[in-house]
Parts: sequence; structure tokens; C-alpha cells
Amino acid sequence: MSGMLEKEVPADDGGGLLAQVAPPVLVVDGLIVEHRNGTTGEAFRAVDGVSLRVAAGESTAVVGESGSGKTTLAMAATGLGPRSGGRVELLGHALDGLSRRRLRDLRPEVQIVFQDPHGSLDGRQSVRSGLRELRRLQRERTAWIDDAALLERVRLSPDLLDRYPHQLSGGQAQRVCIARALLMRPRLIVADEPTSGLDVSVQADVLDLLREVRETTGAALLMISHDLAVVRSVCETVHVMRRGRVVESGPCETVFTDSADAYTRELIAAMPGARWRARR
Ligand SMILES: Nc1ncnc2c1ncn2[C@@H]1O[C@H](COP(=O)(O)OP(=O)(O)OP(=O)(O)O)[C@@H](O)[C@H]1O
Repeated sequence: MSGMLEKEVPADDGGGLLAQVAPPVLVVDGLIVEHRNGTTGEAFRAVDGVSLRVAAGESTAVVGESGSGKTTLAMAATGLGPRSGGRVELLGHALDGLSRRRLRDLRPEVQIVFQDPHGSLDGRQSVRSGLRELRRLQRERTAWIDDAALLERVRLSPDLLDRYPHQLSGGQAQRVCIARALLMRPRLIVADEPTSGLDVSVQADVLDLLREVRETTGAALLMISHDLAVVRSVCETVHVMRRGRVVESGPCETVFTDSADAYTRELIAAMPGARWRARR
């Protein structure tokens, strides 16, 4: 089984050619998402005026402590969660005013990999029948590769095609989720804590795979994580969230080693992977 993915498009070198010639895959401008507190019933802003953009082929992360609004932001930015204000442009389309049908047409191009791979897969379907269903829904888009080759691309043996999710390890199940995303040839992959539910021993391999998928397909990656080691190993740029707001953005190297923001420095010191502690 080949371990490496073949290059299908020129790999982006981070803010390189692809980012210069192609429009951004995601533009978020002043996004507000209000939720209601489950106990008091009061509305509060889980996302409070966030602006960011993800260039074509770019890998960017949103980090922040638990409850800072990362997942709410990702869901709203991909049209899967509610928005209370602000503007989102996904793959060049403003979400406001976009018909359900048009949004559905965009879906395959935006793939989401969640924290819990077993929760993401339908327990009643074998890997093969799950892929068959995707192929039925997107016949032309998915015709570029067969099931066995697809599994090889995520370094899984085709023998696993007839297994059910409960017969897969967490790492295998997450690779299946990545394969399902890859099958759609997305332009944007959103990965929400993609390794935090996995055994430490397989986390690095799954991150390597995500990095390879991005580099070889030219898809942009928006990674949600609280783990700086994860972010630093995969992403070029990072946005730091606190209480619904982005308090700092920039290249990972700069933000992790020389942050201008006091909260970011505090957060970095308290986060897993804190060996890139701020210097100041
Ligand atoms: N559907 C909802 N209804 C009410 N409140 C919600 C809802 N979803 C999230 N929240 C609240 O919004 C805030 C932001 O949650 P969110 O899950 O976006 O944060 P997060 O940074 O992704 O956290 P974590 O890292 O723990 O997943 C939290 O206070 C959370 O309790």
C-alpha cells in the first residue's frame, strides 16, 4: 500500500501561488452568533464580531479555551449553524440570501471532520455502503477514485471496507471520515478537534494525513483546536479566540513565540503544547 498521496495539483506553499490566484474560500466579516443561556434563558454572544478569511489552499487554525466560541464560529461560517449578524462568504457566495438548494450544492466542497469519528459515521453502515451512499448522491464528483484506492490514500487496507464503525479503532474510523471528505474533492476542510478523541499513539499519524490531504489536493484547512502542538504542526496561521472574540491573529510562529497580546500569552502558557511559550 502506498503511504504517500500523489500530487494532484501544485501544492500550495502557504500564502503561495494558489492563494494569490484564487479567491478566498471563506470570508467572515463581523460575525455574531447569539445563544440562550440554558439556565437563565438570557441571550449571549457566543461569537461576537469575528472577522477572518481563509485563502485558497491555506491552513489556518482557531484556538481558544473551552467555551470561547470556536465550534459555534465554524458551524456558522459553513452555513451549518445559526448566524445572528455579520456577513459570511463561503466559496465566493454570500450565505445571506443563498437558497437552500444552492447551499446544498456547495456542501460537497466544504467537508467537516469532527472530533468523534464514531459519532460521525452511521453505525448501521459498513465503510463500503457508506461510501456507496455518498457516490449515489454525488455520482460525477466521486467517480475519480474507487473505494480500494481511496482507502489506500488514507493508508487503510481495503480489507476494512466491509467493516462496521464499531469494528474500527478510533484512528481507523477517523481515517475513514477523512477518506469520505477526500472523496468529495473539497475546496475547504473544516477539522474540529480532529485528534482530541484519539489515542495519543495515532494522533500524529492522523495529523500527518490531514496535512498531506491538504497539500496534495490544494484544499484549504480550517482547524479548530485547543492544542497548540496540533495547530503548529499543521497550520500556517492562527486566530486566537476569547469569549467570542478574536483577540489575535497571525502566522503561528509569530503568535506562539512572540505574542503581542497578554491573554494570548496566558492562554499559550496554560495550553497543551505550551513549549512554544511566549517570550515576553
Ligand atoms: N446550541 C447552543 N445553545 C446554547 N448555548 C450554546 C450552544 N452551543 C454552544 N453554546 C455555548 O456557546 C459558548 C461557545 O461554545 P462553543 O462550543 O462554540 O465553544 P468552543 O470554543 O468550541 O468550546 P469547546 O472547546 O469546549 O468545544 C459556550 O458557552 C457554550 O456553552
